[in-house]
Amino acid sequence: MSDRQDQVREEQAAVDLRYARLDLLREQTRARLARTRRVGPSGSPQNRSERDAFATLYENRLAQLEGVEQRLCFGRLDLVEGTTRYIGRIGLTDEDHTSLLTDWRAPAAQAFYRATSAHPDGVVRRRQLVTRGRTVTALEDEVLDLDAWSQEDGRTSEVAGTGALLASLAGARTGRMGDIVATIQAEQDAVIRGDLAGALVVQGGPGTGKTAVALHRAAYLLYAHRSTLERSGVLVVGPSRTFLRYIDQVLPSLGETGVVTSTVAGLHPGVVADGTEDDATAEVKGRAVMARVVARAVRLRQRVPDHETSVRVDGKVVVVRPRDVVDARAKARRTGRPHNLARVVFVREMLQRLAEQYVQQLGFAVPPEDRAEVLEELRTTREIRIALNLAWMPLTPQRLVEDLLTRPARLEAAAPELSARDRRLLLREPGAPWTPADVPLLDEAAELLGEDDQAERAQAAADARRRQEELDYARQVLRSSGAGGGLVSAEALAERFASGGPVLTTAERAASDRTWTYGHVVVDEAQELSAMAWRMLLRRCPTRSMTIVGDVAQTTSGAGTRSWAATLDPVLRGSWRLAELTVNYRTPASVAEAAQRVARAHQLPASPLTSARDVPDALRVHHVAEDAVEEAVVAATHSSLADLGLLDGGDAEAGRVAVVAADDDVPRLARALAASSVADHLVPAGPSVLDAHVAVLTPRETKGLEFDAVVLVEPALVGKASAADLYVAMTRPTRTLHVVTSSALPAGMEDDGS
Ligand SMILES: Nc1ncnc2c1ncn2[C@@H]1O[C@H](COP(=O)(O)OP(=O)(O)OP(=O)(O)O)[C@@H](O)[C@H]1O
Repeated sequence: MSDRQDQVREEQAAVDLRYARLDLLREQTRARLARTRRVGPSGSPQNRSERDAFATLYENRLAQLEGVEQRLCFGRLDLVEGTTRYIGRIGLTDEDHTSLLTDWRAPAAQAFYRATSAHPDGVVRRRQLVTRGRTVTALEDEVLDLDAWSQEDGRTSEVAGTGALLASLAGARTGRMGDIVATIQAEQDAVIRGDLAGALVVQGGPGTGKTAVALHRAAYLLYAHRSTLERSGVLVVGPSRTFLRYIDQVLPSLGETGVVTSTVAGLHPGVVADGTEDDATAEVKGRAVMARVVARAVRLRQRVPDHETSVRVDGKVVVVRPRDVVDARAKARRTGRPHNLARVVFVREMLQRLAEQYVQQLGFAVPPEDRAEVLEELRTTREIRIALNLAWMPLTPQRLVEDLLTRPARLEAAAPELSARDRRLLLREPGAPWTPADVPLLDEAAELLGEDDQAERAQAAADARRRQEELDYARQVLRSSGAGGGLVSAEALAERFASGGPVLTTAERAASDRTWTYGHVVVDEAQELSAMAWRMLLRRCPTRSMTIVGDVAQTTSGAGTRSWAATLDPVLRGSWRLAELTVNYRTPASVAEAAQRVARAHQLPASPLTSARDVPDALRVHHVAEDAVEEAVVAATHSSLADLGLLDGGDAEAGRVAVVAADDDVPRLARALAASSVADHLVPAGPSVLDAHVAVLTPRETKGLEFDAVVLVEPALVGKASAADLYVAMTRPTRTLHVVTSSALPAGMEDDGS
């Protein structure tokens, strides 16, 4: 038997041992969960909530243990001192607490990603274990310290290391992003393990792993700062619901299930923003000046009447005078409280003044205890209520923004700094559905209006007292049960013990609370965010602990950014740091180079990019007559499916093709494909377009996604609408870019003659 086979066998035994431990832990957790559930709905409220808390704890632990099945153990370090260390998705120890597997996020695993021959960091050999299911199929060795290696072991070994990376890059796509935990590269690792504090901006060209890095960083931060982040939660913001589906398996595969993912539009609970609007309108709504416009709209709802209103109450006449409204309004505004809360002060002040008028007409002094009665009488008089409401109306955010955007006079008064054209763009039909760009306006309004939360505040004080008691109790429980396992803190357990109400996880509570502030926020495709969207996000992250990833050359929204400094300096006051990723892992070099040429020709601020690999014949240009475009698109799609081995039988899960065309062409092409030989491949096998082998998409819908092959239709038309759209579309394929064109190619995208 060869030396290599011996080594594979040795590693198989090591991997088997770790899976056996995983199986045992799963079994034990399942048994504990079943025991906890069997207790049934009896006992005191304290007992019940304790049982629910443990059930949640075991459910989370089980989800974690089940999420890490694939490539549980993927690496091994041989260290100078003669010991070995296995690296994997989670940490495992045996019964005696001896380490079996080091969590990839632990400091002891860092050398696996960072050590180089120049800086071996105590590592003699780094080994990648390539596995399929639970079977070790190959080993990839990198000897980092040749001196130490030859002294210690005379065996020969293949010095490789990039094989596992290249194999993972070449694999067919499934419509879901995978993790990169086994092959994180050094420049990516530095970003992933960067400090929690402050805002870290990661700029990088297409395919440099920004999304992957951002998600691995979320998992890393949860591991390294669990006690902080477990209670406050981590939020991941992505550009669309399709994108969120695309990434939804990455964090669970890294053993993290409690992260909230959302679009910006989804962050305002209770608002469904499924309306659409053109880019020009969204651009105006996203401008920073809209914060002033909304603030002015609120102030304009605190109005001084232009005449007096006399009201008869019990035979006396009280007068709502403009002068009193001016004084009461000034007093209410001086509190600095939001509109609906300051209104309480306004109303109280006005009622006092009206009571004064009333009492004076009685002709005798009213004792203080009777004065309350007078105030109540006045407060409940309909005409007075109407007069006070007209002066200071309680408002919901929806009402304020709806009024602002449907009434030209109100808009003109609130937005004098906008041009007549911009104001026209903002106007909408009454009752029209909310759009994504409306949501930051609603959120701004909610902030300025506030809610009348007196009852809630009293409840919060009572809750705080009770929580302290529960916290003490939870500490005792953790001490006596040893159940924490690093996954849950006493504080988190206490939260779950809190009686009254279902047992909600941090993620569930955070997602349903507009005013929740997260411990860390990850923003992907951040270049698309408008100034108003940034304000909304920053309200949810007062600590400014953020990971912001994006590419200013891919900005397609009119409200987005072309310069991080221009966008972030005003909102983060200069306190952010920049990291750059420079290696493209997605697109074959020849396609990436064509995309870079196009970007330069269109003056996009494209980052320098080196490609990790090339694929022969990756860029294929098809010049056709205008009336032959559809046929050529079908043929290119057909050939892509054939290349992926999806035509015969065609039931393989993996393999994704996108047909990308200008917005107006998409319906026509979808029809042509539906009537062609590839029709069966257009039908999604699941709830998302990503579940079909072939998807027909606009360039914007492909944002952040990737496909094995892309059929790009009429690039000149795509580029005319937006050069960034063209750049995005060109950089989506992992293998082949078919370009179907009936006119001259856009500048930079030279025909390679094929
Ligand atoms: N270290 C790595 N090992 C294996 N695959 C990697 C690695 N880094 C990135 N990739 C892969 O490269 C592809 C592109 O990554 P990702 O989508 O994160 O890039 P991006 O920078 O966000 O791209 P874009 O800006 O175009 O959206 C993904 O398939 C990802 O899994």
